[in-house]
Amino acid sequence: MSSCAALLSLRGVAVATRDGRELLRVDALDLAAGERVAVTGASGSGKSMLLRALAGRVPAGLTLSGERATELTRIGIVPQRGLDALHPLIPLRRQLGLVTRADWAEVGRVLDRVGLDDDALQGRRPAEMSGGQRQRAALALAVLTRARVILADEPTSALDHDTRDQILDLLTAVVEPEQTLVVATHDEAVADALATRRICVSADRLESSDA
Ligand SMILES: Nc1ncnc2c1ncn2[C@@H]1O[C@H](COP(=O)(O)OP(=O)(O)OP(=O)(O)O)[C@@H](O)[C@H]1O
Repeated sequence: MSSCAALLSLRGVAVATRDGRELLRVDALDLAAGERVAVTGASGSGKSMLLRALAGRVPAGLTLSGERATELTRIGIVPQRGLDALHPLIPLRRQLGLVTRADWAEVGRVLDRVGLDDDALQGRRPAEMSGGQRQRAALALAVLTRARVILADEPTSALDHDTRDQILDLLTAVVEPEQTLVVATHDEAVADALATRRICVSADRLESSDA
């Protein structure tokens, strides 16, 4: 793929500790519009680091070097724990409106689409929601940002199989065809269900293939 068609490109990117230990190296990676990318690999291989490198932000104490090229100003992030994307104490519908500046009706529509269609639930604080409900809320937030790239880090890892399948269905239904979705997962069923392209992280390196 040529980099001029890419929404986001990484070239010679490394995530490392401050004392120089490399946790991830990406020689070249391009994301195009509408791709559905599954990032797989063993625990600790660097899947989350790859998502962080794509987002352009690494945790305190780590460094990100190399070239990250994109014109995007917003990237949607669905974290492993939904609560990491949300304020625990601000009622959900109000919070999503405040954060994304979407109007009340639009927030309501997206919450309906992710299955949080109950008025009482929409008025509840995320701290008082279940793990699956928080995941749905985090997905609604990512959708409402209208970001052209959505990064989801193990969005189904804490969920039982039924809820996992529901979140997967939601991801496929809610993400627009031209939006790019990158999902880190160690669950082959999730990768099979979603991906048009796979990236396997192994010993901090990437191997790519079409799904
Ligand atoms: N803040 C940090 N400081 C130092 N090393 C870290 C830090 N965060 C993660 N690591 C290390 O970086 C490597 C990659 O971690 P990463 O979280 O990307 O793995 P992962 O593939 O997402 O794992 P999992 O499937 O268990 O979530 C691991 O060896 C991990 O121990």
